Amino acid sequence: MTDQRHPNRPDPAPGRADSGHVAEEIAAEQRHVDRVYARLTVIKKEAAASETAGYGIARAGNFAALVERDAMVFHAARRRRLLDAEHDGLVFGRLDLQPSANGAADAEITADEFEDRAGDGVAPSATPAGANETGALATGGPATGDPAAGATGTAGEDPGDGNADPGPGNAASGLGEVRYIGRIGLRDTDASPLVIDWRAPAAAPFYRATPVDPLGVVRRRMIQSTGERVTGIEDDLLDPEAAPPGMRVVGDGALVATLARATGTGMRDIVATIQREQDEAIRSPALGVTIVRGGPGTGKTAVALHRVAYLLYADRQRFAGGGVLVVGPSPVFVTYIARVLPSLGEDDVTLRSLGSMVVGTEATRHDPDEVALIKGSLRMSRVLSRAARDASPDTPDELRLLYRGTLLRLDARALRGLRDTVMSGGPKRNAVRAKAAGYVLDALWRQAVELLGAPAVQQRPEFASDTAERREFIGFMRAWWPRLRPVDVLGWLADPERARRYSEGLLSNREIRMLTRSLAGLAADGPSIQDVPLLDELDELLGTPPAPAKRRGDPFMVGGVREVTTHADRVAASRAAALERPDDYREYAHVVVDESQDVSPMQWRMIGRRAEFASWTVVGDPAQSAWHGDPAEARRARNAALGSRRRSEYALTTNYRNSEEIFAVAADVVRRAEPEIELPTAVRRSGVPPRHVLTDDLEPAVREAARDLLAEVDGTVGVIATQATKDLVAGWVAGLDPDRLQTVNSLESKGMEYDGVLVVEPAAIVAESPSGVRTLYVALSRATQRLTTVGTDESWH
Ligand SMILES: Nc1ncnc2c1ncn2[C@@H]1O[C@H](COP(=O)(O)OP(=O)(O)OP(=O)(O)O)[C@@H](O)[C@H]1O
Repeated sequence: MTDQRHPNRPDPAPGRADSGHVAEEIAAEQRHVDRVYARLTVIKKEAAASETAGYGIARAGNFAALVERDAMVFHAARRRRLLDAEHDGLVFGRLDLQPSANGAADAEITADEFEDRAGDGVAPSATPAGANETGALATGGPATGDPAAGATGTAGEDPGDGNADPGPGNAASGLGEVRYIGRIGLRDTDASPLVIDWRAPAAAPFYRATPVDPLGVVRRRMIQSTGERVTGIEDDLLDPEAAPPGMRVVGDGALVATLARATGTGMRDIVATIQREQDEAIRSPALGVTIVRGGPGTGKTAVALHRVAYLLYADRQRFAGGGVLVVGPSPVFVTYIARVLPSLGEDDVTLRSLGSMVVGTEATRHDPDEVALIKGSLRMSRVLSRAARDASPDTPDELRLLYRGTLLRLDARALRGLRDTVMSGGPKRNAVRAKAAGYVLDALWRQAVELLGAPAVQQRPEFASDTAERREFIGFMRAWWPRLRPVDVLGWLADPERARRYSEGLLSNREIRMLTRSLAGLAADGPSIQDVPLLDELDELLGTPPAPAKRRGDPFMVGGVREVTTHADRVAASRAAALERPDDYREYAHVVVDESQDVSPMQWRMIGRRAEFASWTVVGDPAQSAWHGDPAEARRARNAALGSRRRSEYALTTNYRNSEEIFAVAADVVRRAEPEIELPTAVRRSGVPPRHVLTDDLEPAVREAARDLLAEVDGTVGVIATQATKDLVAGWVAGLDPDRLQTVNSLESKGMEYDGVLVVEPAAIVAESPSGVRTLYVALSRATQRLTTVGTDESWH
């Protein structure tokens, strides 16, 4: 038996149900769930019918009818998408409130909330008119309890045997309102809520109530389902004194039961088991900066993603309109979290790894630690701004042009003077090409007048337009003021002479050498993750040359044949095209930064450029940091990005991922580096201690340990190696259940989770970088169930 402790859990209360009663309770909940699905089917049909009706209006033909039709089709289509989303476990919670808690203030929806949401297919409880337009989607107010639910016994008549819930607000029996909580809100035919959306204010007590502060909740029930079938229930009796006689309490540990389940290849949503401290961070004010800290496995990523879903619900116009950007450390991580938001019904969120923030780059390679430190430092912004102003390598040192038989000539000094004049005031170089050409034409004209006399020379405008079209002049401009791409200028730093010039007074000789050597491979290897913010910086400094207009495909061409379309189809298509954001979009309404402890100063600048008008959610854990540059500089860069926005800070304290045994190993390691560190508490004990294998021959030992882990766990297995040996180790375990096993390097393991983890040569992970101990701490805290280490050296332990 595992030791199961729930952070919000009271001591076992009287009234715990035996197995026969559990089956009755499940059957009662099943009846409510059946009603919900039946209602969902009806609403879906209505949604489809209203979409069809919308199309029908067009036949009336006049303009007002077309506008009405567009609006109707738009809303109906959105509602249908929402209803069609994945509805596994549609209803997952139930609250039994005290009679006095009926109509609690937070169950009411305000007029403003209605205004905000009505257009989004979510109707308020208090406004039946809203339900007409958008169907039966509920955000607040009491859920209609199934009068039959709990009819297995009669409260009061049959204490200890009956479920004490005869329905909502049954004052006669001394019972309070019942609210069902689910993934979406649904309303019954009489507009009373059948299920309340988890993000609605009325659902908040489901996450926030504790025995100390029950918020009017007597019993919180988690309903587990497979598809439409209720498979289990788990209760927390939060206010035993307020519990009516006969109220049943079932199960022991909804959260722990959930945590014990095997992990799939992607992260899953935690909507049914969000804990109070997490809920506070999720519902933190929409504006300003929300900072969430906590140790490994405390749910920081989960909180950040659920917060995105919450924000989209609370103010869809602002956040869906402006867009939400989620930045994670690696593509492996982005793939891992990609499913969470769609499972919450939100699929219009931009997820990016730090290596793919710049259009057209998909960097996955990390630079060696020392180089990463240089490239991440704010000093690079000054190095790059010098480079961005410099002449390109094959700049011509003179311009010769024959005009009416006379040679006009601008020498290197004259050209340098012109360049300095154009660049004074720090314009973006690519943006002032035309201006530079104008200065050259001016200088040539003045020279022509000087040499030939004014009467023999055309007027300035004619001279300029004729000369500008001459092949020699065009060729000269291409060489003297080329359109520069960021990658061209970054490549200049591979030249030691240039690198020295740009870095003077900023980087040491050793740093310059390392930088030069690293960038020598830029053309062949492509940019590293640490090069990406440098490219972004250069993009900003150079200005983007105007791109040729994108040809948009005709959305109505199918297999070369144009479909017959209606006015509404065309309006909908152009609306969708207008909503499509450009690749280099920078005006997000909300930006989430995960694993923020690893974001370098230059990366903060890159993210900040996309968040000028955004509110932020920043999550991280300083103890897991791989960034060990100047802390004052890192703080400065972060503060500059976040600006003066108001900050709200939250700390998460419970580790939901690791078993206690596994986390003890990780904790020991990090405590050696930071004896004073405050660590989270792991909530599960598995009874299985981690295994440490000492060997002389790594390869067979690694293969065998990986095979054992695959046999021991049902879900995923992560093999974590050093950055230098990842490919080698991946070769050792090649062919072992590729659907369940993934090999990553220590940096790629950030944010990841596996059921079984094999850490290969932990001592080498420690030795690989000055922050190696923290990186090993990360690697050792990735497993939910089994941890094995294999190494030739025990010194880390
Ligand atoms: N309230 C919860 N109910 C169920 N599972 C939870 C809850 N909170 C967190 N978890 C689970 O715990 C695991 C860790 O969560 P998450 O990855 O968000 O933690 P983290 O703080 O970002 O971790 P790290 O810093 O180690 O990357 C995930 O599997 C997540 O689903």
